[in-house]
Amino acid sequence: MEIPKIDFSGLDSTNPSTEKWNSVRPQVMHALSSEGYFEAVFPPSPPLFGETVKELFALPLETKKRNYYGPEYPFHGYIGGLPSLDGFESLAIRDAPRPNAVKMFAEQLWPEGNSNFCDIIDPVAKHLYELEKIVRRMVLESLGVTKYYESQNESLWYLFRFSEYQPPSKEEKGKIDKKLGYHAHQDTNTLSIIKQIQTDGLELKTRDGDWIVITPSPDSFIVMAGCSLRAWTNGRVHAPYHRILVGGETTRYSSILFSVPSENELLKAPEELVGENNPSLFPPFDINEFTRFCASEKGAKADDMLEAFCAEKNAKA
Ligand SMILES: O=C(O)CCC(=O)C(=O)O
Ligand SMILES: [Fe+2]
Repeated sequence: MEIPKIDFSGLDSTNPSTEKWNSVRPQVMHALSSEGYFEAVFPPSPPLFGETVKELFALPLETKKRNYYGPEYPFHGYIGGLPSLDGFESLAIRDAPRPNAVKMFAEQLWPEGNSNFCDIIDPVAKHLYELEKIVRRMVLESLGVTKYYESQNESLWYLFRFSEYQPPSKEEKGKIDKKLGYHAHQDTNTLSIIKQIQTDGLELKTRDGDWIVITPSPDSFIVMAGCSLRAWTNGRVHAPYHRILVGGETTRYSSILFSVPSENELLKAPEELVGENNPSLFPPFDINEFTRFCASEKGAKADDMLEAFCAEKNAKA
């Protein structure tokens, strides 16, 4: 099974009235409203990016653990050693597209700084940020609510995550074909832009319940909607389930840029997207409260995390 492939080359989020823009926009909206994902071709492919990400994970554990943003934010920095995901490790740069964020991350890991790392990672963070803005602007335009684009730009923040997933060990080889890198989930945030570095492993679930294995390609990224965009659009976009399964012998690396709603305001659909013919599907909610629900046992068991969360919220109200 194939996923839609959309060519973004040459597009610019600040120049949205070109012929190409107008032809790409309906493809984006169609893909996000039907299955919630697509492959975006958006060159140039970042040189040395993969090697640089791999080198991060070769650092000593104590060094990686310095990627920490405080006790309130355990999932913003280093993650590793999870009992149920023993082959998974991850590091993240908060606010990566903003000036100096990559530099500050580099200083967490290398006290003397690492300009080489910054020179490679910084342009990729900005490139993905640009793609996120193009996609989001197209969604808002398609729904007739472009007027919220600038204020959304101001309130969203970004997390740039790098992950490593081990293949099955020698002992596991006889028993399992593929090792679970990350269990099936929906993203809680707005949009996620994934770069699989050489090795596959990402699987996306269709609305019909089939899993599609996504093959990496140097010039392209996978764009996927999360539950926050689903809620903000009052259900016009779908937030797909996805998981990571790693077979073979090769360790898998990926990077993901997440756009995330501000924790300082309640998430709710704009009034234009709610009305007599479009009843409100989700009550206004706090993104941190939702994320905590998703991480809880109840949330993990839910067939649909956003619906389960909202049902619980409505029941309490
Ligand atoms: O590593 C990937 O390709 C995606 C991982 C993922 O789904 C996530 O971190 O939310
Ligand atoms: Fe995810």
